[in-house]
Amino acid sequence: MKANPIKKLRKYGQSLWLDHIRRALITSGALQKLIDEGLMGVTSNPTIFEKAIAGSKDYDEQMQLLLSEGKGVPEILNALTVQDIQMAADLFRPVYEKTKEEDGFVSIELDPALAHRTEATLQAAKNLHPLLNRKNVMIKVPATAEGIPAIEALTAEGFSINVTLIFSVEQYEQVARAYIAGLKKWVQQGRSSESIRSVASVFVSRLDTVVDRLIDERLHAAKTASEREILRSLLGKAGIANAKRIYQKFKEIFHGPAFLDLQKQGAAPQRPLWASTGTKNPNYSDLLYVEALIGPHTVNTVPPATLTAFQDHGKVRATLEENLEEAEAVLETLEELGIDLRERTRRLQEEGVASFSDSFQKLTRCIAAKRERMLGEHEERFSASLGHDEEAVHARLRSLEKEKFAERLWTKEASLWKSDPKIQEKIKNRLGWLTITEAMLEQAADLTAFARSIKEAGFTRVVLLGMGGSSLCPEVCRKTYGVAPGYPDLRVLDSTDPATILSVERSVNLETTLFILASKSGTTIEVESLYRYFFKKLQALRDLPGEQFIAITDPGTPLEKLAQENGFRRIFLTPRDIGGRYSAHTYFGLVPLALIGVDVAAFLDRALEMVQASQSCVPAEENPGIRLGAILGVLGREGRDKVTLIASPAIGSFGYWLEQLLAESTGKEGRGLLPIEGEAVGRPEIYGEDRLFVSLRVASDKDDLTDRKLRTLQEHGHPVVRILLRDPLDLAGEFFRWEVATATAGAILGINPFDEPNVTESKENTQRLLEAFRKSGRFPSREPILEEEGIRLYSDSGIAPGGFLQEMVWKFLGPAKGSDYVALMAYLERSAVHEELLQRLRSLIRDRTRLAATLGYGPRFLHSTGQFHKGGPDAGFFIQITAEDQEALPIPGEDYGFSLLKQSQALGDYLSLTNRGRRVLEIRLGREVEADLRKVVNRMENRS
Ligand SMILES: O=P(O)(O)OC[C@H]1O[C@](O)(CO)[C@@H](O)[C@@H]1O
Ligand SMILES: O=C[C@H](O)[C@H](O)COP(=O)(O)O
Repeated sequence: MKANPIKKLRKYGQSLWLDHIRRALITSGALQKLIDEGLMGVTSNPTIFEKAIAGSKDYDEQMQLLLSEGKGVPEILNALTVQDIQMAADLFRPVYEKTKEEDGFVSIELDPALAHRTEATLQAAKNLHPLLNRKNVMIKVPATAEGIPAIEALTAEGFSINVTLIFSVEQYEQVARAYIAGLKKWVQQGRSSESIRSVASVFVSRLDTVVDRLIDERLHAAKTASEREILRSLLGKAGIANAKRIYQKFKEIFHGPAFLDLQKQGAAPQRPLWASTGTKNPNYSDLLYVEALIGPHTVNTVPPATLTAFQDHGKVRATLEENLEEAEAVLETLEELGIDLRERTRRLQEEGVASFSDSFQKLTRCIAAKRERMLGEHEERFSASLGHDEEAVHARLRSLEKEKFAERLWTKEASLWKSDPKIQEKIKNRLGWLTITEAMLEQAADLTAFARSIKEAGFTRVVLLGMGGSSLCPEVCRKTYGVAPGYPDLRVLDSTDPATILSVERSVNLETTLFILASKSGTTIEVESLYRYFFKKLQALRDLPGEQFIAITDPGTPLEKLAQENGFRRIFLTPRDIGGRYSAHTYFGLVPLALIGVDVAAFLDRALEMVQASQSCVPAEENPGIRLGAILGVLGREGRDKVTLIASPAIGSFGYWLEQLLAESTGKEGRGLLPIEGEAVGRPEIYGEDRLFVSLRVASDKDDLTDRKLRTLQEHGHPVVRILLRDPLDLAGEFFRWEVATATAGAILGINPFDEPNVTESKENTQRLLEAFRKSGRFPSREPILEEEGIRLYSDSGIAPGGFLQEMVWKFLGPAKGSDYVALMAYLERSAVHEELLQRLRSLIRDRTRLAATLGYGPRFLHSTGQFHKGGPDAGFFIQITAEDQEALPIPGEDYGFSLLKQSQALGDYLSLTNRGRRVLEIRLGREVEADLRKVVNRMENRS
């Protein structure tokens, strides 16, 4: 059996506490299970409660009761939090007793608004204590100038205090002295000090966040390689070095004469508690602030993700007093570099108070809003009418509950999807998205500052060069949130189509445009080619063109190297264990979001509500993503595999992102869910039995007509899921809900939702074609099956010859049946006119054949639905629409241009599909693209 690292910690004199609380954690038995595994206590803070209460339904029942008793917001807030603390304290009571009152504590923080008021703090603590009515509870008081006397006074009255928000050795020393002074007063009254306990919460990771930012600034300005090397060696070191210094001070005080008398009388030292020990920089080890701080008489309080990681791969060794000289050297070097730690830690404390205060106010507002909602009429946030599949979905949810799906998802058990250990290893390395949101919140201030600096530097436009998961979330966010006043506008360029590239180029002023190169792999051909094109343009305009580029990529990719070598303005490195389509809450989504002036912290806060609502302690039936995933998976298996998204106007583009997530994640091994996005809602008769409708509506987007249509579909036996968003910011949470849902549906379908095995086929074909072109100067020749007024049709799918263009197309679609689908794949500019014509064609096909029809633009869709086309069920009829480009547009450093690249991509995909025996028809338009497309559509509609 695997050794239990939590229990091992105890042998080294350290207690592990959990920095988290919520009702379901207690009622589900999850907390008890952790106690059985060696957990020794719990800490809470206003942010934790805010997430628990705002982001879950855990408290709804108690709230209803309190409302029926006529309680107001402050009373409700008090009642909910006090009950959580009491329930948790009762679970920890045996630990408290077993450890002779040393451990088994649950901490609760006072209202942060009191942080600078000594008397009010005293009063609040005295009021709260009897309400809590438990011995093993600690009240948290901040180590502010006004908090210190309160700590002394409260200790002098026999209270057990958790001193919070300590950042520096100076603050720590004052806290320790206040505790001792308080204890002395207590003892002088003839009382026994044995039952008083205290911990001093030293915030570790937050110091790194601030110091790393300052180091980054210096790195940017550094002139020499050796300067850079010194600076890099300091990254991620300050927090631990500072904690080690504080620990030495602890020993000096509590093992020295100052405490000796009290100790003789049985008083307990105030243990340092390492707080803020969740890793904030996703590129650092997930156990950085646990494994390096192990030593006697200490506590470490960790958030759930860190606890899970520690249970999984935690290594225990006495580390707290290792390399002390090195730690001192780090702190001294920082000072020498002008990083004033005293000043920084003072500010950190102020910011800490402010941010807890902010959470407290949000919590109050959230309770007020919930109260309003409960008292008034309200629409349900999620509902599903599933007809005769209803019971099957519930049965699946019951079995997911029994199999502990949620718990295993959060502990990243790859066996949920595949049994092959090699695949499991890969899956395990693809689940970082589950826990990234909270860590990114820590980067919000930095992103906001960066965005401000870009705005102030005079940039008027941002052009993002990226494909699929590296570009779709930013595109959705730009369309949903617009651009804040004064911030640069964002365009996403995810095409090799020369007309599209030129239209973007012409719409911006190159001199004031910032380019983002976004690529997880750092090897994507479209991104690289576009970079070369624009870099060359800028080289002609200015010195140091790299100043107009930033990169978002994984550590160690060719793109990181390129960015370093070419002096990019900034490089954002993202964690390796998050695949592109699951990266909305990483830098891939957040950097562009910040640049257009969206409040990143507010966005992540909303996302965190959904993360909270999806935790493992929430039953499957109520777990938003799991519930949706069960519907998708069960109905998909029943043949309702066309997930038809109906998004209200305010969030109309969400489907761009969702399309990739669902199609690329599930479309493999001959199975999958096909998202149908951007399709107008039709009458029930035009749909086959293969549809599941999902309506996503923002509350303010009232639309009676669509509502009526949905109801009619429902009455005709079509399953309909309805999701209501309070406002567009809720989209932040939807990204997460759908990620969990996709992972859940993937498990039900028995596929690995985190790879894209068939995408490479088309990429390889493209490379082969480009190679052949290099050698022979042309592509393999093909004979059209029809040529009509400059429009040519190609197919290898055995369409009987004869007839006009439209007849050939209908003949091609002739064999389609039941749950087949048609994919229109247009390698054209995504202009309004083309879109209108292609949508007409799409509707026509659907209405005539009752088949689901999708529309994608090449090469964009290759990084999205392209996986489903090749890896999903053999049910597709593929219509490629290509055209002769007006311009070739060179790619610097290559002997082919964009036009040729695009043609190779289209032909490469054509060959991948035909090689798999899938049915493909290419309609090649001439140079008059718009006129030719119109001609095709009119012919199909029998208009001419
Ligand atoms: O971020 P990258 O590595 O450039 O990849 C872009 C997209 O291409 C794909 O790998 C498919 O080709 C997607 O999964 C991904 O989102
Ligand atoms: O008591 C501990 C604090 O609430 C907590 O560790 C703060 O951590 P954070 O920096 O992750 O918010």
